[in-house]
Amino acid sequence: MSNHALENGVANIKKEEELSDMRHGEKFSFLSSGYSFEIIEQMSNYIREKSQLRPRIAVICGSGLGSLADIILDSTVISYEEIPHFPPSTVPGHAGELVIGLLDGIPVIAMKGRLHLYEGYPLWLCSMPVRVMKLLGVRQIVITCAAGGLNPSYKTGDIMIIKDHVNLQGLIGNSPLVGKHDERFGPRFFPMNKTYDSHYREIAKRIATDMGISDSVREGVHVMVGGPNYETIAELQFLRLMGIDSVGMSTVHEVLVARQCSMRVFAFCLITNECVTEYDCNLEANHEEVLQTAEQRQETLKLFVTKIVAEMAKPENSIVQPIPGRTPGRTNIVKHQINAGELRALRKGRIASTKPTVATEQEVNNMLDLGIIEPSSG
Ligand SMILES: O=P(O)(O)O[C@H]1O[C@H](CO)[C@@H](O)[C@H]1O
Ligand SMILES: Nc1nc2[nH]cnc2c(=O)[nH]1
Repeated sequence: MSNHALENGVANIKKEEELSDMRHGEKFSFLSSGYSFEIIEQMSNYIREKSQLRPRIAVICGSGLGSLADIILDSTVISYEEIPHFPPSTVPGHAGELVIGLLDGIPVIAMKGRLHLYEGYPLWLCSMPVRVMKLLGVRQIVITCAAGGLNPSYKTGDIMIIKDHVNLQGLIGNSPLVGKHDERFGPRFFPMNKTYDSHYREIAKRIATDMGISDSVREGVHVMVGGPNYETIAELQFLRLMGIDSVGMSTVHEVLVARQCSMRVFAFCLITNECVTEYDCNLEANHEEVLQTAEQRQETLKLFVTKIVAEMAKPENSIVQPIPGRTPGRTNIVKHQINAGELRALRKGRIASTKPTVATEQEVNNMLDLGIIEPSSG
């Protein structure tokens, strides 16, 4: 199947837009506004029917890091191409499969391969799987990528925990979030200063120490460029001046969408190559080296990710706070308190909720995340 799913999805959006009451910004926007909530819901419903598991934790596997998904047991594997509206993955080292199963006993959903801007997909489409996973019940996400090490102290094979990013695309107006806004995906205006969960970063550093790999674990600032070419020396010198430690062609758009819908984010890069910043150096970046480094480090990374997921799954580490910024007055659901017993009952299945709505488990989780309803200890 070529781009059938993509064309189909875009056709659906156009139809919806034609039918909708178009406002000025939507009618004349040259930027796409992405799949509607209903299309994302269709996709998540398709996936939900394939597996009984309801993971709260997702893992996105970067270039050559698909083997992280190979340790998921009792898995259901769904090819991207079979999911309605899901585009195919076209890059070597990205299998293009969703894997739902148990990672050391913990339910997870993994993307074995991601979608990139340089494949010709707009950023909203590249990050669309994050919204699908949100509707599936994911609340915590581990995002991994291959990246060039720009910090001169970094070595090939290092793991860089991302503590912050520079959204180069977004700074010039190319964000997955531009276009028509739907509050059900989260607020339009939201803060980014607590994006890379400090608690998870501390956990990861402790795990690195326990594993005896802390010498090769760094913490730094990541940038996403458009690709697919690697950078010139002048570009890398410019990025270094901006305080960048690692350079890649992904991750940032997924992180944005994950934060918008209140997921807790842990992200790291595998430094697959050292960025060349001197004109008299003969080294040249290439994708084979990227995949080779990923293969060499796969066993360490499998253990690292397994241990992180185990920690993230602990009740004390899985509490999710709604991201601030919900647009006031955009919902007519009255905010009210529900007690712990009601909350447990609501989460068990498709049952009638307390006043004033009737809600499914999924809706309850969304409402909790958005701060529309509140759990109480009573
Ligand atoms: O970010 P991921 O997909 O891990 O891979 C990185 O490595 C590839 C280039 O070698 C690009 O896809 C770049 O983004
Ligand atoms: N942009 C970019 N992406 C990468 N992915 C892996 N290595 C690199 C790199 O050096 N630059």
